Amino acid sequence: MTKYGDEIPVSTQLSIDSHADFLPENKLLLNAVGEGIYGFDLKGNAVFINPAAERMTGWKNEELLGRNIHNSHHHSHADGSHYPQQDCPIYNTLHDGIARETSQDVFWRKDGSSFPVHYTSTPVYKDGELIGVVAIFRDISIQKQTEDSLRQALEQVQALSEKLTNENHYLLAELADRTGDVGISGESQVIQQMIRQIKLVANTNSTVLIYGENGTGKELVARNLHRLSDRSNKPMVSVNCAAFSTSLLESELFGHEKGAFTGAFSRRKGRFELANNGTLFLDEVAELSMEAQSKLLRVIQEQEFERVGSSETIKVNIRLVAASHHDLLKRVELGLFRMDLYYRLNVFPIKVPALRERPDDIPQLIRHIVTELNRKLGKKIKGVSKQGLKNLMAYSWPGNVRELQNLLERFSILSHGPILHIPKITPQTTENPVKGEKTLAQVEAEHIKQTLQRLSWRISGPKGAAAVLGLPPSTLRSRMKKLNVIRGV
Ligand SMILES: Nc1ncnc2c1ncn2[C@@H]1O[C@H](COP(=O)(O)OP(=O)(O)OP(=O)(O)O)[C@@H](O)[C@H]1O
Repeated sequence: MTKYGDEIPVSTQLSIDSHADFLPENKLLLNAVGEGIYGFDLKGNAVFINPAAERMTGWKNEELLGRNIHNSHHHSHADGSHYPQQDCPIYNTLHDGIARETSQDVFWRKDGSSFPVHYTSTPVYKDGELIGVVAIFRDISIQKQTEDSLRQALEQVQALSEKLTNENHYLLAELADRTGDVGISGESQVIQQMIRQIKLVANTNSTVLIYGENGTGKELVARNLHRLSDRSNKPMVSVNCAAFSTSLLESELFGHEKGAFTGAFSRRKGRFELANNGTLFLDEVAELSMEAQSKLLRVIQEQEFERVGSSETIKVNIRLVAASHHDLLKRVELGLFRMDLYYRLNVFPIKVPALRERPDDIPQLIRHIVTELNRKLGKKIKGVSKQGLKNLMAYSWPGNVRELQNLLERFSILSHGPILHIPKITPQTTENPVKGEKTLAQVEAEHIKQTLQRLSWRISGPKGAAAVLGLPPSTLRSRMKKLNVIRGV
């Protein structure tokens, strides 16, 4: 839109022969159409008004003919502010002979009410000389109402979906609490030492950094830290830092104001605000860009931030728990992670041991996982055969507890009896429980892995595997997690 409305092609200019009364030949036709039509002379005075225009505006022909229509019922904008005639598209067509079109104005009825209009102002030429303008308009109240309700519905859906995502996570954790899923299985010294650390630090406000390989139970530890803290009746809000681009992550963490960027239809709270008085869990924290790291540092230091597109400072009270499967200190040495942020996060580090460091925990983990699986699959599996257990304990579990869960799930689905007979495991056999047959999940996992290997394990960006596979990076990451696709295995 230009200041005066969108200009439209010159070919739409009208050229007529009669002069003084410049539309008489078409009068019958113009009187019959549903659109309102005004004819203006060069002074901007009405010389023609059709019945549809009368019906829409309430102004009678005789009340407007020979008078300046802009002053009569186009004098103000929708918000009531004065609408200078020089800004009006019709006035400008009268002066430069260029056709225009707009849907941004309202016309005022005789009774003082207004309605949104779409109108074109078309110059009228006679013998190549501009003699007036024809304005054709229609009431677009219904169209605008539909647009408004669609926009409102979309905003509501977005707000609800955001709320549901948070509630869902919270409820799942609650449910997990009730079903005992947050219980950390393991009697090994390393796990018992870790549980002691959790209990010690849970009820403080100290920031905790959880580190360990993928699938070891870092999120489980975070949930327990929250559950055992005096913030447990407030939300624990999780953010997977690897799932968002830098710009999206910023609005995800800090929220945004309506119109802060394209697609920001409404004001939205960020995760920091949603986690107020509760716990914010930053998973995969090593994936934060340097820019995001600086912003995070400020929030940790000052517990305050601004929404994207706002200058208002928001204060929050949050307990921060971060997790990473990377060695963060190594990333600091490589210049990929800010040292000051590292020290801010590493206030109380908790290491979650890899499963191969604690094979003695495998029997207890199997009992725990089989109970969960029986509930999930409606089965009555009692356990694993003696030889099966030996085989499980002899394996190195690069995908840790998650890999054990996945393997037990596959064998439970395939098993017809109450005891799972699990053969000797190699990285291949974990994925291949039925000889010669590949499940859909296996084929998917292989394809994802091959693509990642080909692209040097780059996930996001135009040259990343997500783009090649046609998936959002967050979806690819969750598929990798689910299918236990791990680098270097
Ligand atoms: N000690 C444990 N006892 C019972 N279940 C466990 C234990 N450790 C992990 N799990 C289960 O293993 C699965 C993976 O754990 P979780 O998602 O917490 O791992 P993670 O380290 O956060 O993984 P990633 O780094 O890939 O995000 C979960 O279903 C979790 O409940």
